[in-house]
Amino acid sequence: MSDVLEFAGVGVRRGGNTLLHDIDWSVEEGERWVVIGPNGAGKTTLLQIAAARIHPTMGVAGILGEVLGTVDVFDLRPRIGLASAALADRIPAEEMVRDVVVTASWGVTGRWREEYDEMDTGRADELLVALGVDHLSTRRFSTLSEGERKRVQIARALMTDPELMLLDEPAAGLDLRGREDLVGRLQTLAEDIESPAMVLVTHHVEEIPPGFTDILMLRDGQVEAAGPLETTLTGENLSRTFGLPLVVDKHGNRWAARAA
Ligand SMILES: Nc1ncnc2c1ncn2[C@@H]1O[C@H](COP(=O)(O)OP(=O)(O)OP(=O)(O)O)[C@@H](O)[C@H]1O
Repeated sequence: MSDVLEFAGVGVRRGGNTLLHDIDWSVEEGERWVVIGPNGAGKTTLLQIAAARIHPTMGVAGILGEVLGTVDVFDLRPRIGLASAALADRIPAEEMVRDVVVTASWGVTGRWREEYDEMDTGRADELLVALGVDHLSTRRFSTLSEGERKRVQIARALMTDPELMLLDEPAAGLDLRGREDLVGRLQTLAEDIESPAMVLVTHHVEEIPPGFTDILMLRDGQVEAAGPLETTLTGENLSRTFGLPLVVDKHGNRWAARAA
């Protein structure tokens, strides 16, 4: 079994709809995957399985050496860092930025009566520095810009020193400066051999940070193509995935796509 993710024949059905069908996918330690596909392709559903938030209705999902369904998900979840809009929506508006990060060590959103020691608060402060948001640590989360929120969420996802980091559309809603700042920070993380395995969901090849290694292309709940970025992210594969003729270019270490 792969160290990080090993999906075999994974499928999800909800109310008569097939959200994912027959997904085979392996993620090894050190790999950084992009998951790309059009709206409704099943990307978030796939990430929810990888995050041990939902179970597949078919197939076997191996996560960090455990098989989903045979393991206590409350043991598994702290080993996985997740940054997603759904999780951000659960953060109370009044929550202080430092608490948004530190509460990840208990797997909760919204600080209440949990006890945090100096190691926890020290780590949260270090991560806020690393993501360039330490000057905001005593601000309320609701007062941050979208770009600042995304960086705080990434700091939170790293709080438990996870073995797998999942990022669901981290650049959504950012302006060009915010996107480029985030891509640079994710590049730094991706290129650090100490970083966990990473999976990043996006709609846009322009958002792929340098240092990412592989890509999974999803359409209608099925894998169109999967493999190393350099050989898999082709105009042909992207055209099939999005259902329109596209050309893909690489400028330096960044990707771009447009209609053919
Ligand atoms: N509980 C549910 N019951 C029925 N259909 C659902 C359910 N949850 C999601 N879906 C459908 O499953 C499909 C895949 O959803 P998912 O959110 O995984 O796609 P996505 O690729 O992340 O899309 P987007 O890019 O728009 O965020 C969508 O068509 C969605 O409407």
